[in-house]
Amino acid sequence: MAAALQTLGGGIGITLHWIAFTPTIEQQATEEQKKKWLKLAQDVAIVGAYAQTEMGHGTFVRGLETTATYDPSTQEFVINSPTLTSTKWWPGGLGKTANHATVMAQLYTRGKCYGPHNFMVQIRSLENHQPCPGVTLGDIGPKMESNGNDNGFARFDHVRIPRENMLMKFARVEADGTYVQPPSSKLAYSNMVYLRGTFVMSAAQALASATTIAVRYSCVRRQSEMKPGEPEPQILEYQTQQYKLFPQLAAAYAFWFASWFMTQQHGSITGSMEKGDMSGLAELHALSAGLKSYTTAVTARGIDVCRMACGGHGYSHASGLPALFGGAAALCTAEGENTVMMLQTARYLVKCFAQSQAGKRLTGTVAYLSAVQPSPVAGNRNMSDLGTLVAAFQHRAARMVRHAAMQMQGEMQKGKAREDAWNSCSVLLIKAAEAHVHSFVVRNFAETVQTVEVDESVRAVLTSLCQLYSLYGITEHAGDFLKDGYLTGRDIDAASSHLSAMLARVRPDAVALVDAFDLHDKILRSVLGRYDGRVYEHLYEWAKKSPLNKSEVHESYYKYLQPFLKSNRAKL
Ligand SMILES: CCCCC/C=C\C/C=C\C/C=C\C/C=C\C/C=C/C(=O)SCCNC(=O)CCNC(=O)[C@H](O)C(C)(C)COP(=O)(O)OP(=O)(O)OC[C@H]1O[C@@H](n2cnc3c(N)ncnc32)[C@H](O)[C@@H]1OP(=O)(O)O
Ligand SMILES: Cc1cc2nc3c(=O)[nH]c(=O)nc-3n(C[C@H](O)[C@H](O)[C@H](O)COP(=O)(O)OP(=O)(O)OC[C@H]3O[C@@H](n4cnc5c(N)ncnc54)[C@H](O)[C@@H]3O)c2cc1C
Repeated sequence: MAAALQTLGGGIGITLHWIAFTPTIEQQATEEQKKKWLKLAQDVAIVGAYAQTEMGHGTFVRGLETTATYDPSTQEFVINSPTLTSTKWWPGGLGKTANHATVMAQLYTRGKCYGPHNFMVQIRSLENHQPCPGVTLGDIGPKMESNGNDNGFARFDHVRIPRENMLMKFARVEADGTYVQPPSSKLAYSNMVYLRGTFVMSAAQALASATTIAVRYSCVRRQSEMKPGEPEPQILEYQTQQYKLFPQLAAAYAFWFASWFMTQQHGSITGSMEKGDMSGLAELHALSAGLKSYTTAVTARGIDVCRMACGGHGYSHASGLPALFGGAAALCTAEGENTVMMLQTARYLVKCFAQSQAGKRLTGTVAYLSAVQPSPVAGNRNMSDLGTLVAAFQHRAARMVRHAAMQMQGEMQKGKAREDAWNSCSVLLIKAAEAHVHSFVVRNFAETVQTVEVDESVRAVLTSLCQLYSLYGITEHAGDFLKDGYLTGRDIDAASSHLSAMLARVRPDAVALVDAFDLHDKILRSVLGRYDGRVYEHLYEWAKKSPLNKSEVHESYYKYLQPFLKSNRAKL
């Protein structure tokens, strides 16, 4: 993934060719269509963009305005941008790099609209890279980060494409214009589910990068006096520095393991779907949407914690942390804005809760919802036992899902329409969904450290990291656990003191734990996080290369400062 994020140089980028365009062909094209386009894409004989989002719509896919109208007389689709807001806007590579795009458009045939479907459209000449007739292209301008990627815009003025350019693995339009229904209308969204799943690994890698940089730098940086007269300590000796960095380090491992589960689930469920069994699709969508939302949000916040923990040098681009933050911030919006994605997970949880209330035994990642007892059993819990910690997170999530669902039922009993009841409970629903995903991440972390094939000494360190991650979550969200008495104040105090012990326990292994991510300096692109630790010499070399240092006296002196100084001195 990191390699795919490397751009080919300023101003162009083929990230989306690899992570969105090519997978869309793999997942949505027929075997015939794959023969025509897949190898071209895999060999980069064509370069593609995934053109779905428009200036006026990103989240609400059913609201997209681009149209694909079937003309049976020529057996072609006519792709058109009817309004300014229908302009495709944001797709990576669309501005200057791609010569093809999968375009998501409202399909019309025989005067009826069948909703959003994907169409293969050539947008630039393969001879001279000029836009094809009827296609207007451009870059959307500078962004917060990743300005090496030409996120672009595209407008289509009645561009004609052959019928065979509709990606027809699931839905089809026959030559006479007959529409053939897919097994599920949401299969057109399958590429988004796949990409959200890969974002979990992107988040893990980003947080692994940030913690590698910050932990290594915190061993190089010495500052202040812990005891009068003693040498300045490594800043990683301060408990506050450990409290900032080690929960992020633990989260990086937790998300890395969660991405393993996500990849395995995606493979197995899509494998079943290939055989016509769609039963896993809803769980896959809910899990990928929730994990994407949760891991990218925690990662973006965590990278900024790492940046701040590195002081002024963390704020310099020499650290690599501002760029990482900008990239991770993009992951919170791209591929489904986080709030909307977490609401999709909440929608699934409410549905599962109702099924459980009706006596259905739940399975998969929501099985705990029917197994967890509503009545809290207060008492002195062993807050260092992973089973106890997992059970606490599951109880919290089950309680919050139940509370949100019952609130919604109450609103509807007062006469509110379901949609209004949903909206008036959506903050509760989001928090419940976040608690659900958090409990999944904790459970998966615990199960992984207990089963992964490693040396027992490594298992001991990973177990401490899992305890640290869980205890940090409990102390940060203590109110959720105290609310129904499931945990007592004494339990929370025990969790806090055990967390402090875990910080000290992880300290000796901190550098080994980040080295284990095996992120080469060329990937980290950070003077502070260099493997050899030679920060200061390279910081000086890095600064000297700043464009401002090309001349001793910058031209701006002669243009602005000199006359300004002169006129001020003349007034003295
Ligand atoms: C290594 C370090 C990396 C660090 C980062 C460094 C650099 C990166 C920097 C820059 C790069 C950043 C990003 C680049 C990567 C990717 C580029 C981004 C690409 C894109 O953004 S592509 C466009 C993405 N757009 C979206 O995701 C749109 C989101 N909206 C939707 O998916 C849908 O509109 C919706 C929100 C799900 C609603 O759909 P709708 O049809 O209205 O359905 P509902 O009415 O809400 O529900 C009906 C029903 O359907 C079920 N459902 C919905 N979606 C799915 C699905 N996908 N699969 C299965 N089922 C689905 C839903 O659950 C409901 O079911 P019910 O049973 O409850 O009825
Ligand atoms: C770096 C980057 C790369 C991208 N690459 C691509 C790409 O390659 N291809 C592509 O097609 N798109 C791409 N996108 C676009 C991306 O998919 C959209 O930005 C994203 O889907 C969000 O849609 P939007 O921007 O229209 O925001 P909106 O949907 O307008 O959301 C704005 C706000 O409204 C809130 N909101 C919207 N709907 C609801 C709701 N139902 N309930 C509660 N709150 C709601 C959201 O939570 C959000 O806070 C990219 C975006 C970025 C930032």
